[in-house]
Amino acid sequence: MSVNKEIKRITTHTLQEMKNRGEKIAMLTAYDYSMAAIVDNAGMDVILVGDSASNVMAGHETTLPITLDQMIYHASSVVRAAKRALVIVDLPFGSYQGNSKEALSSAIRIMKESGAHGIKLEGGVEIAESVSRILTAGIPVMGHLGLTPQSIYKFGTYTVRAKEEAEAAKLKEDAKKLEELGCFGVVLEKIPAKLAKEVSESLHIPTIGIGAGQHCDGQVLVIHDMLGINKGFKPRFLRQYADLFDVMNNAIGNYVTDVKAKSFPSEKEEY
Ligand SMILES: Nc1nc(=O)c2c([nH]1)NC[C@@H]1CN(c3ccc(C(=O)N[C@@H](CCC(=O)O)C(=O)O)cc3)CN21
Ligand SMILES: CC(C)C(=O)C(=O)O
Ligand SMILES: [Mg+2]
Repeated sequence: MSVNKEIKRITTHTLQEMKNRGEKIAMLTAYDYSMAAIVDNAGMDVILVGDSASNVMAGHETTLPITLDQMIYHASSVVRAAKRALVIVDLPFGSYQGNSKEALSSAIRIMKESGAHGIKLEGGVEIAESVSRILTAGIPVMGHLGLTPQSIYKFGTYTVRAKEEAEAAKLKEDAKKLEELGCFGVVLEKIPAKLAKEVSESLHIPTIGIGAGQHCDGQVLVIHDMLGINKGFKPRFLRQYADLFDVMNNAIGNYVTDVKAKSFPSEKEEY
């Protein structure tokens, strides 16, 4: 590996400086050590240990089942691999909605037990008290607005959000509030590009988009989607950079064939 040990860690301040000078922020998910090592080595600014682990790691239909303990396991693995990237961890469903004290103790567990650099949670003004309390403890917080998958059963679909004026106005208020509270950034998921542009221009802190157009200050994707491992998932916002399902399927199929044909192992591969 060509990792330079002298390399400087990205911080939340680095992200703010990037926005100030108009440099886009690259963010991608990872959930385990080996994948995170590749992501970090490739020059990622931010690694998100997303609760999408519930989908792509555990095979659940939604992000709701994943637990705080499971998020900490994924996060600690990623932290051991990330030499340069800032590592942010999703607070999972049920670990912060109860009250601000519970939210703080969940955030503290993530910071203490995984070594991550900050947390992300879904919601706006409703969770202001929790955001504030976590920030008071010195933990960097990232917001997440628009399509918030932990509320999927409230909305019923994964369609684009804030198309109507009332919902757009609420999202702008929420974004302002998160900035005022002291969040270092906010994810905007599946909202019209025009709205994301307005929010990105009116906020001082960086916005990171997923399905929110090119005017966000950065972009985020789920790694299994962009590498083509998660084959069935092809929403319009996704750009697929590889076909790893096919690459891996071929390699594994060849191994099966070789074992059956008794061509593996060969004499060169035995003792
Ligand atoms: N693998 C994966 N990728 C993600 O981007 C992701 C997760 N999991 N889990 C948590 C959330 C859920 N996310 C989602 C889920 C669905 C769509 C989506 O566009 N789904 C449909 C369209 C649904 C509709 O329009 O009703 C699609 O086109 O596949 C987008 C983001 C984003 N996050
Ligand atoms: C899609 C991103 C923003 C996320 O929250 C996740 O991966 O869980
Ligand atoms: Mg998430």
